[in-house]
Amino acid sequence: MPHVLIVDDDPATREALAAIIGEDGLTTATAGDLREARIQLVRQMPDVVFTDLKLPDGSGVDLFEDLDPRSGVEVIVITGHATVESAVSALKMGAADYLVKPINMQRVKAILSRLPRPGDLKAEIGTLRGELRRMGRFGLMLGNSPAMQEVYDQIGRVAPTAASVMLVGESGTGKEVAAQTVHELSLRRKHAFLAVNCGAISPNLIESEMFGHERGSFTGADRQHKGYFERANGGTLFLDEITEMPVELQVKLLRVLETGMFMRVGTTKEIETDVRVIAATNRDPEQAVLEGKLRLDLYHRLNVFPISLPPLRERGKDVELLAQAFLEDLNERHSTRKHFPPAVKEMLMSYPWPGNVRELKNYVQRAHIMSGTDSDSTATVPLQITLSKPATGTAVTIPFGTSLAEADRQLILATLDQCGGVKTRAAEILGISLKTLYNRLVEYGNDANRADDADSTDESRALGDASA
Ligand SMILES: Nc1ncnc2c1ncn2[C@@H]1O[C@H](COP(=O)(O)OP(=O)(O)OP(=O)(O)O)[C@@H](O)[C@H]1O
Repeated sequence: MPHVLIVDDDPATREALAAIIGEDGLTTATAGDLREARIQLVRQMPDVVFTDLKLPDGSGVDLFEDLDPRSGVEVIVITGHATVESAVSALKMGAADYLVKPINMQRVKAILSRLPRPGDLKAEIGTLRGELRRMGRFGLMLGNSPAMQEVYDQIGRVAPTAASVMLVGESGTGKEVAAQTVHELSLRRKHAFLAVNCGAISPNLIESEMFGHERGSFTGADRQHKGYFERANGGTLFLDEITEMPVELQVKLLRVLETGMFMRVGTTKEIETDVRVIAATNRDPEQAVLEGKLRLDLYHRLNVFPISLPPLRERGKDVELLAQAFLEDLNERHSTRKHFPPAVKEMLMSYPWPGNVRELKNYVQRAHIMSGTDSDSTATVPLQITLSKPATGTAVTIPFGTSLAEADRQLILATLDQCGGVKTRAAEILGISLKTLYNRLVEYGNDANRADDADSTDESRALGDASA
């Protein structure tokens, strides 16, 4: 039976917490200060500690010193509104979550329902480490170079906690797979993992996409819409390209992260949500703060646990391992038995991979397709791909009734065609950044692949630069 220790100098808070935790069938002990708490720790080591940060004889975080980090005891800190900053630093020190006073009992219930059964996730992370040694993969992520081992180590540490994560890395380095891995190794994995590309949503729609809207709240809002924060309740929200989110909206995002409350567009009714946010960017976030693209307070709140994804060119032999895995996957799907000729292997290792893992994956796919059906070896497709796409027509006709998103899509793809697939030129004509164009193409799925076929090394490099 899990045992919970409640430490708070306010008897009413202690009683209320003990009552709600008791309802869940857990045993409780209470303490009014650090001294009493330490006595309770000796009497019975709890599975969870709820502790106020401000205690008469010190800070709740002082209790970390009395807990063995390997024991798996979860600490939830309780704080007043004004001291959210200290709750964030408690998260950095290893607290699993925090509650803001007045305590919302629904949130206590949500925390209790997510508590690990003894050793569950830790055992699983241990198994993944074993798999990494044998097969060079960590869950969804392939590669066992020292640079990636460091990433897995950080993921393994942060995944079971409630901390926000900030993923930084060039385009195509695997930020989304890393976010998914964090989700899969967290207690939220039975709930949704939703990925949102902030750079791919039009600035006019992003607020309603995030928080939802009520019917009639703006022209075109013909029915109620649930936003990402509502749909991801209990789960994880991956906010890619966070620096592309309009700054006004970043204020609202910060508020949700601090209070767990938000409002749909067109209402004043607060809705509660319990979502873990993982943000990502391919820019230098501190530079983005200096440029005014990312609010400093939001950056601090998101950057509780930063993880940096190394570019593929710093992963040594992982290039070969990844290429091989992508080829095996294609072989399995198409019932082929292709392998890389030595010339391709050599080329793969000497190329700088500006587009990182995504570019490598696309390359393997091209080499597989180009080799035809008869050969057992992949084609030696050169890595410098030249562009030559004939232009088609000079106008786009968009009928009434077309949604804004679909009109965007048609215009973007037509412009790209018109530019013979040259993304830098298309982005210039459309008046958007190369990165945004690229994000849209990824969102459009097959069309993106078609466009990628026409990609040039220079463009990929420009993209790398844009992301730097
Ligand atoms: N370590 C990895 N193992 C296997 N596949 C990977 C790995 N890293 C990336 N990929 C694959 O590479 C592609 C790009 O990865 P992903 O979308 O996660 O990158 P990203 O950094 O989020 O890109 P962007 O910055 O453009 O959003 C995906 O198809 C993903 O499955």
